[in-house]
Amino acid sequence: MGAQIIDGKAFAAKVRGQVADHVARLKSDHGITPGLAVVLVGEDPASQVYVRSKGKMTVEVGMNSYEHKLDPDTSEADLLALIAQLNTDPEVHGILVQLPLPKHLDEDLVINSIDPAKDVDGFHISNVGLLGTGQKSMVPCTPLGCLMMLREYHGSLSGMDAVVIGRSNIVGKPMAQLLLGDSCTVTIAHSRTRDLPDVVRRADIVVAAVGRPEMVPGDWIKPGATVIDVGINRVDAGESKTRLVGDCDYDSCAEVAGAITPVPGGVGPMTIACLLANTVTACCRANGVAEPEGLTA
Ligand SMILES: Nc1nc(=O)c2c([nH]1)NC[C@@H]1CN(c3ccc(C(=O)N[C@@H](CCC(=O)O)C(=O)O)cc3)C=[N+]21
Repeated sequence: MGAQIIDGKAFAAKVRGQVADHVARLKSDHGITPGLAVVLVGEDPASQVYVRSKGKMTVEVGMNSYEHKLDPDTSEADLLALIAQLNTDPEVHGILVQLPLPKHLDEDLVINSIDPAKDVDGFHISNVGLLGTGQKSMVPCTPLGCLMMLREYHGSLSGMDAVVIGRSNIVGKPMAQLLLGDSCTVTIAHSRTRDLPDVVRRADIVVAAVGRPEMVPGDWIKPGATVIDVGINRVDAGESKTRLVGDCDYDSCAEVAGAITPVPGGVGPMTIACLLANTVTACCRANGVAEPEGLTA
């Protein structure tokens, strides 16, 4: 077990502390309290847990939290009307619509109806385009959290070989953009990639974001490489219990890697910390206040 464990839980607590400092300053110097609205459609138990945890941490850092829980059969028109109202509400600086949405709702349409300046998930096409062209944008929380941990551990990422496994709009693609922005040589691998093990073996940085429990074994990892495990998979643990595992086989990867993020306690907590950071950033931009340093890409 040679790898250093990158403690996402501790790092996230530090980021939330920085966010809390900025929130306090916004209140005392400008009379502004950042506000985050979270919209949950339906009753998916996992989503309810995440939304509760986001609301709790939002309040802990001193921000206002607005939770909107809608029936699973909410019409698209009603959801769009709520978003339109949040878009114009001056107390709301960030809007997050929990994904996935029930199947009768058009996810792209809904996301693109959010004011890009309040799109703290960074999923709006306008933010995607800004990120892709290296312009100031709202950056998706999970990739931003991964980037922060990589920068903290390595300092500069310039010239490193990075392989991102997974090509989702939520993690894989924006992660690749951020790594490219930090001058990595970036490969995006996916289910059709030929010789995936060999592709991964070239990487100094491996970001696994496929959503398949423990699919990356240690013998795919170059000795000393840094492994960022984005997967959060709930698997059967016997005796009608479940446990969380990542996309990497932790024990075998930790034997070879130089550093690795655990699941739980790695990327997950950083995602929520970055959501709070994005909300402060959005609030500062909306009010012409200097935005916090080190909390954006
Ligand atoms: N619009 C939108 N934005 C999201 O950011 C978003 C979303 N929809 N839908 C669902 C996923 C999932 N997600 C997680 C965030 C934190 C943890 C987290 O903190 N996990 C803990 C463990 C939590 C547990 O024990 O279940 C950990 O990894 O240590 C997990 C999952 C954000 N998501």
